[in-house]
Amino acid sequence: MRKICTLELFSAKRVGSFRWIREQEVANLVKTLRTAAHQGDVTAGFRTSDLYPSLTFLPALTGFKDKLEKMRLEADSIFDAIIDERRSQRSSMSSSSDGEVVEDYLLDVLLNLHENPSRLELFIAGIETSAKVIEWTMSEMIKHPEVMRKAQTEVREAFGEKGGDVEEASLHRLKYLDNVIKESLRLHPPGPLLLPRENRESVELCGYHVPAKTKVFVNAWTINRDPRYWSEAEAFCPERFDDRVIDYKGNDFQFIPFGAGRRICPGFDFGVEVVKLTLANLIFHFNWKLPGEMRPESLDMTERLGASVGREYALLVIPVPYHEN
Ligand code: HEM
Repeated sequence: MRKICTLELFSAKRVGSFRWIREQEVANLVKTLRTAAHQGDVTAGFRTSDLYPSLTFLPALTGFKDKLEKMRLEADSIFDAIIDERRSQRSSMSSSSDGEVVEDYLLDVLLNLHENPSRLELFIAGIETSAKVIEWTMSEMIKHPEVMRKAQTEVREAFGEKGGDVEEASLHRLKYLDNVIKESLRLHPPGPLLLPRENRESVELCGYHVPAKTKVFVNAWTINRDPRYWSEAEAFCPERFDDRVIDYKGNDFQFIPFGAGRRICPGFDFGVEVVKLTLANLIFHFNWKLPGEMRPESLDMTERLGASVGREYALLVIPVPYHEN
């Protein structure tokens, strides 16, 4: 899977070629929210899990074994239906053309490599983590209205006060939003313990003897909040990245939301792109308010441990359209 991700799915060229699909999906999301907001349908709020249907059953991962098995079968049947549909589209396409291999979707790449594409791991690895990052970043911006205002000003200045589209090709102009996402990933890495490692040989590490073949967990959550490397480590302060050159590639061990080394997340470029495109659109097209008299500072940020770390309580917020259309 890792090799497929690195060589086939997430090369810069491939990620670029699927840009139109990401833009279309995010535009659909904005349209759905706008329609609901106009109809007054969203007073109950916004749940990231509503946008990514798989998330509604993923919390069952923390449940019992039979629950887990039921969930896997359910997920498989959803993915199987999608795969079957694409297979039959492909066969009718190739019978009407000269049998040329089509690669319009990520699924085509997997199908061209394998008759039975390994799917669930990739969807869990990519969708759940990205959705959690979006939810945490929205939560932090709502809890810190001055950060939300600054990020909105940036995106609205960059893409026009009158509305229109936030294009992925121009996302690099949003430096402050980059910092907001980094700060959110620092405090809320969806994979707090990374993937477990095993050392081949015994080593002495920081005064500890680690025998060979020990299962080692790296606590990225604690490292990302270590006061030796971060001043006011518990505070949400995107500005800390203003004059700090630090990326997602695991070169700076005090910031490892995507891990580091040979097992670093192979989808990090793609994940960050999706997160940034979605957030930029959400804050460009809408202002966001909390239900009732709830005040931003009282937004509960309790975490819930699961396959990845999400919010204990779903984020409920109301979108207020900013542009006419
Ligand atoms: C912003 C969202 C994401 C975050 C925060 C994230 C985080 C992580 C982390 C922490 C790891 C473990 C790395 C380590 O142990 O060193 C990982 C592994 C992995 N990620 Fe991501 N990820 C994200 C998005 C994605 C996407 C979009 C995909 C693909 C669609 C993906 C595919 C994978 C795979 C396949 C692995 C396992 C790699 C292996 O077994 O060596 N991730 N991710």
